[in-house]
This record gives sequence, C-alpha cells and structure tokens, in this order.
Amino acid sequence: MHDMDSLDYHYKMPDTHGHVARLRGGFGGLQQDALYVTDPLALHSILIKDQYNFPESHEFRGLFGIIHHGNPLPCVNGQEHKRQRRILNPIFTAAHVSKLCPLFYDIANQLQNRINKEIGNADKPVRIDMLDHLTRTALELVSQGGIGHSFKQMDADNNTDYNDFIQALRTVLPWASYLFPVLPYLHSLRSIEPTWVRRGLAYMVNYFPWGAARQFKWCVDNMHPVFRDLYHEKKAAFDEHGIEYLKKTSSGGNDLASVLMQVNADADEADALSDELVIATYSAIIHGGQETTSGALARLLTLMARNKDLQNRLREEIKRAYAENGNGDALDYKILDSLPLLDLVTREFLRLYPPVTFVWRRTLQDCVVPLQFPIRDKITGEEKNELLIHKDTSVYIGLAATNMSKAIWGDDAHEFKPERWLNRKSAEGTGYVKTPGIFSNVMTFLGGGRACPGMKFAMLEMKLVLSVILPTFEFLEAEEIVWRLGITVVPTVKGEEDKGLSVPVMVRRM
Ligand code: HEM
Repeated sequence: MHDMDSLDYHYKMPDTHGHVARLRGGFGGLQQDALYVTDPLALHSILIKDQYNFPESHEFRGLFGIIHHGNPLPCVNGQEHKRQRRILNPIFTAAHVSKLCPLFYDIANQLQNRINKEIGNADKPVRIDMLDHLTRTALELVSQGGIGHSFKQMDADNNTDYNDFIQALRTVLPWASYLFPVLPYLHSLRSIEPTWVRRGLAYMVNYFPWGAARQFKWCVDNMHPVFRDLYHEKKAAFDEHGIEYLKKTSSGGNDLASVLMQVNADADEADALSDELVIATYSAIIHGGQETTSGALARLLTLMARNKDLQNRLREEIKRAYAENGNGDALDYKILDSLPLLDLVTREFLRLYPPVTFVWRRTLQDCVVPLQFPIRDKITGEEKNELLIHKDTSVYIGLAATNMSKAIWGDDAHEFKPERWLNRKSAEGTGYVKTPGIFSNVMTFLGGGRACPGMKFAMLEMKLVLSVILPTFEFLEAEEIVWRLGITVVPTVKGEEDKGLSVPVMVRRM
C-alpha cells in the first residue's frame, strides 16, 4: 500500500477490489483495518455532505505540522480550517491569479534561456535533465507568485545562497515517505509539553540509527528559518513603507503573501493570522505548490516526448495563437486558458497522471454513506447500497484510482485519450458518473472544503510553460522513466532508482 512500487496497485484498486475495499491492518494487527474509497457517492458524503465527520488524518496533520512548523491549512480541521480558507480563498481566484501572467512569462522565458544554453551549438538532440530545470521553474513561479521572493534559481547555477534550503525543500517529502510506520505518532509528539521536552526529543533524532529520520529532520531544520526570515524582512518593510514597498517586488505586489499581508492588516484582530501562522502558511504554499507542479510539468514533457504527433499539433495551436493574438511574446490569460487542444491535453493529463495518489481521513463518529456501486455482504450475500463506517476508521481516498476506474471512465480509462473530453459533456445523463472533484469531474485536486486552492495557479503554470517552450524546442524520448509512490509521485530513470530523482529528455531547437 505504501510501498514505493505500489502505484499500479492503487491505479487498479477499483477494477480489482471494487469501489470500497477493506485494507487489513499491518504489523501483526497492531495497525487497525482501513478503508480505500473510490465510490463517487461515498466520496460526495466524505468530502462534501458529511465532511466534518472526515477530518484530515492525524498522520498527515502531524507530518505537515512538523514540516511547516505550525498549523497552516493542511494541518487544521473544523472551524480553524474554515477561518483560514476564508482568508486565503480570495487570493487564489482566477481573477487574482491571472494578474501573475506577466511574471510567469518572465520566468518561463528564463527557462527557455536555460534550455537554450544547455543545447549550445549542438545540431542534434541533447540529453537534458528536465526535472532539474522544471523544479527550479516551479519554485520560482510559486515563490515569486506566492511570496514575492526570488530564490534566484533561474539565472545562476552557482548561486549557493539557498543551497541547503532548496535541497531541503526538494527532498523533505521523498524522505518523509520512508516514515510511514511512525506517522501515527507524530501528531501526539507535536503536542508534548513542556516545549523543552519536545525540543529534546527532536534533537535526539540527530542520533537515531535511521538515516531517513535524520535526513527528514535536516530538511525541516533548514526550511523553517528561511521562511521565518523572509517573512520578518517583508513585514518590517511593509510596516515601515506600507503597500508601496510590496508593489516594488517582482510580482508588483500581486503575490499571494503581499495580498495576504494587506488583508491581514485590514482584518479584525480576532480574524487576523498570527505571525507564526503566516510563516507556516508561506511554507505550506511554497512547498505544496512546488512539489506537485514540478513533477507534473516534467511528466507532461515525457508524455510529449512519447507522442510526437500530439506534440506537433499542440505546437501548431500555440504558434497560431501567438500569430493571431500574441502581445509581444505573451498570450493573454483568457486566450491561453481557452486554447482547445492545450485544454484537452492538460485535463486528460491531470486525470491519468495525478501527482497526489491518495489523501487520508479519519472518522470522528459512526456514519452511513451511500454507494453508487453496490457491494455484496460476504456473510448474507445481500447487495448493499450503503456502507456503515465506524468511528476512528482510517479512510484512504483514492484520487488516482477514482480517475482510472473503468466503471466511471469506461474500458479505456487507463489510456491517454484527450479526445474523450470532447464527448464527455454530451454523455451527461447517459451513464455519466459524477464525482465530487472540483476539476472537470476529476479527483486530482480533490473536492469539497479541502480541495486544492492552488488549482488555477497550477493550471496557469502548466499551460503557460508549455506555451513558451513548445514553439521553441522539440522533445524526444530518452531513457525510460519509472514513476514511484512517495507522498507525491516521484520519477527515477529505470534501472537507476538509487541515483535519485531525474527526468532526462532529448531536446533540440526547432
Ligand atoms: C498539479 C498541481 C497540484 C495538485 C495536483 C495539487 C493537489 C492537491 C490536493 C489533492 C490537495 C488536498 C490534500 C489533502 O486534503 O490532504 C491539495 C491541497 C492544497 N494545495 Fe494543492 N495541488 C497542486 C498545486 C498547488 C499549488 C500550485 C498550490 C499553491 C500555490 C497549492 C496549495 C495547496 C494548499 C495550501 C493545500 C491545502 C488546502 C487545505 O487543506 O484546505 N497546490 N492540493
């Protein structure tokens, strides 16, 4: 279930074990049984109708609470979660995100320069690790667009100012994925009082005979001080010079943190976010935004490299849009967002290759959820349209598995077919199964009150980066990439799994 090579098991879960499956607890019965749910009606209850009975699991709350040094969105439930979402939601709207377009084009053009530099004068395709370039790009997009700060990842390879921080940010989740056996205890560890006992325990991790735990701690220790210092620097300047200072940053004051700072300054004291919480929110936004999108962008390129015809058609569509509507070397947000083939490809890509495989919840009370796909009672043989879920049950919500259920998407559910979206609308009402996903019936960004607020941000990044690099470069297959289960999915070259994360692609200038 949590094994790095178990992605296929997740993907086939609804087809092989049905849309609700019982998972036997591991470690000789020490762990409780859990449920794996991909049934659309049950998901609707879990994520929307009865969402407060299915809060974020304490496993993930504990893990992300440690990573972010506090309790930002991913770590809180109930009223506190609602309060933070109310403050943050306005800065993630399409209207707001569209203002970041010029900044994003600027960063994507720097990516183009970096690739050009690597190709140099070569007249045949050059093997380039696109994961490295795209991780830098995703970090700059989310750090400049998110907190109005550049880590200078695009312009100099030997800029060492943030080396440890960048290394920590990139590797904290891959290391965390080795910690599954201890996740149930992290939330309780965070609550230990007095603080010096907790700090003492954390310090002892440096001497654990468990490399993954030591590496994870190193990452956490190297992330927090950077976010703390950046925040205090910005806050001091804002307090002294007001909004004018924020407008001078690379985002022109449109980054999420600048807006948050203004909103916070105007909010009632009871509603405002504390300094500690804003710092933890910086961490959650930068980390959540960087980790998911860099992998997604790299995977999208490998897909392009495998499908030359589709790559050519997309390139033609983008070039045509520049010729007809291009303002210099940029496209307007609305035009970019509505390019038909680019839209079909990103939708289908996000359906079939979601960066987050599952999310994890735990029930507060016994409850009954309805089922779209009935199950058969093992003892009586009776068919049931409802499922009783006991209090304190771990519930895995299979995002990737729901996206790939043949009962929901048809027999070709595991195939990449952008054209399926053309017929999707007309199929409504004729066997069309509705899921609670906020994005096109797809579960990739979840649904309900905890759905990903960064969806518009991520979509803009993906479409915009493709619109800049596809007209300039052709991407061709290099080695086979194996995608493995981490907290997000992670790529390695087949046969070189121990050499770390990388996505080599052959690239040539058009
Ligand atoms: C392809 C890119 C992305 C994917 C697939 C993705 C997916 C998700 C998913 C599945 C969740 C729910 C996690 C859970 O409930 O356990 C989530 C939450 C979140 N995401 Fe994203 N995300 C992406 C990009 C972004 C970006 C770019 C940002 C910020 C700019 C972001 C910020 C967040 C935050 C703050 C949360 C916590 C929301 C809450 O708990 O209410 N994400 N994301």
